[in-house]
Amino acid sequence: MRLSVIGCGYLGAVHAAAMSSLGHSVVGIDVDESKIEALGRGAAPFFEPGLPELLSQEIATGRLTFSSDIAAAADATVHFVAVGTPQSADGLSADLRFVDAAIDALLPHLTPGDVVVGKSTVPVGTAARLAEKVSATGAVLAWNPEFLREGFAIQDTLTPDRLVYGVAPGDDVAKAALDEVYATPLAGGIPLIVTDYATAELVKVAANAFLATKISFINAMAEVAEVSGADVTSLADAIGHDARIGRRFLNAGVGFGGGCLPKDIRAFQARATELGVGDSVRFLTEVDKINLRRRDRVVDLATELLGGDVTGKRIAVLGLAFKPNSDDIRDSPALDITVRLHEAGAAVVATDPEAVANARRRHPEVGFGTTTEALAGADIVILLTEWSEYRELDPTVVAEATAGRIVIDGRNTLDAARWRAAGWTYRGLGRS
Ligand SMILES: NC(=O)C1=CN([C@@H]2O[C@H](COP(=O)(O)OP(=O)(O)OC[C@H]3O[C@@H](n4cnc5c(N)ncnc54)[C@H](O)[C@@H]3O)[C@@H](O)[C@H]2O)C=CC1
Ligand SMILES: O=C(O)[C@H]1O[C@H](OP(=O)(O)OP(=O)(O)OC[C@H]2O[C@@H](n3ccc(=O)[nH]c3=O)[C@H](O)[C@@H]2O)[C@H](O)[C@@H](O)[C@@H]1O
Repeated sequence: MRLSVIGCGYLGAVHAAAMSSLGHSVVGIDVDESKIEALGRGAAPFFEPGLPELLSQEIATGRLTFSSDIAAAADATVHFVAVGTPQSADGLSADLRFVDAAIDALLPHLTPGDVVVGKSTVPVGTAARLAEKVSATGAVLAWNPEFLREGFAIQDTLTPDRLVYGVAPGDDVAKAALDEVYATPLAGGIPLIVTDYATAELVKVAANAFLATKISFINAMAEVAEVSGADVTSLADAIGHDARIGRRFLNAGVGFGGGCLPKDIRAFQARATELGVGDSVRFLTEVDKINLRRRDRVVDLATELLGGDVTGKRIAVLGLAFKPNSDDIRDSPALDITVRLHEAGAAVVATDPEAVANARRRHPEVGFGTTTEALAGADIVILLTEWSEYRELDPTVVAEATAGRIVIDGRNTLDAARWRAAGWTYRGLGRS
């Protein structure tokens, strides 16, 4: 099939390459010419394991091309819209300007029978509104939300836990087209849910809201554990053995960040409020607050462990990305804490295997360096992103580089007993 993917940011670039690897002919389109130039020569504009290799492989087959001209979509029959839906200036609602602009630009290039497939995460009701514009051209609209995780994006796209199609009542054109697009994963037994627009839109935000709630639940337990001498990690293991609860997404620490969970729970509340059911998701305000309080906790703990004042203290920060295997610093708890420690007067040197360049662009005022530079002479070490290389650090070797022997494990990922045995004051979050 001939596909276009409009918006080649994180989601779109991965989707374009993955769809090409399924044998489709794909043109990726973006208004950002530098992104298109990079993608066109097989360079991913962000860090995602396996993506440069997949891009190069697919470009070499001739199936995958990139363009900054929306007219390149004209040859395709299925058009995925994967542009950003960032948080608006109000700090809550989703900004749909890019979705509207992409659809408006695409309309003149649609022909009857084409299928436009929304992949961006949007407030419920958006698809029904856009369907009117699209159907005026004789094309049809479907909504096919995406559940991929950064760091596992290719595997999640090719073998998702489930596929969801939101289609117009009685429309089997879009379903048939999507069945053909996803023929390979469907043949592999991936569950498929075909539903209406509103349900498809809500499935996506409900899934992210649930994941965010799970993380904030365990972080709330961490707060209680901290004042009662309990250990949240053992607690998570114990409740996680109950299959109804499950251990995944129960890692307490500095909380969730990234380009999606935080903005999606806020946009969900904004939309629910517009629909008159704000109270139904009011708990998400608390989920957000618990999450942000974890960042305060690290700043407070560092201050306490450094004798009540961080001014002039050398702080080694390990990790800047919002999670490992990513260079994404969007709403990163690690970067937020780093900046706050810097603003409080600490001499911070922060490091990350992949995210230093992005962090430095955003906050040139903060000190960044290699792991060796970060650790040299540090009074305290604060781990904020659980990259495996940090987990594997030898506390005895680290102690030779640092001035102090205090470590805050913001992700509860280090072997506490090993660090303590090497003479360190070890503090996790929610652990005594
Ligand atoms: N990043 C992720 O892991 C996931 C993201 N999503 C959703 O997918 C959507 C996109 O997210 P990201 O890829 O992270 O955003 P992003 O910000 O990385 O990429 C968006 C891209 O859209 C382009 N764009 C904006 N207006 C355009 C237009 N009129 N025509 C063509 N291109 C245009 C931008 O230049 C940018 O490259 C969001 O709604 C997000 O919530 C959903 C699941 C996973
Ligand atoms: O809509 C999206 O964009 C995506 O958002 C998340 O994916 P992602 O943001 O890539 O990252 P996650 O693995 O979900 O982690 C999110 C944040 O939660 C934190 N987290 C995760 C798990 C946990 O137990 N504890 C915890 O603090 C991570 O460190 C990270 O900051 C969802 O997991 C995806 O299903 C979804 O498609």
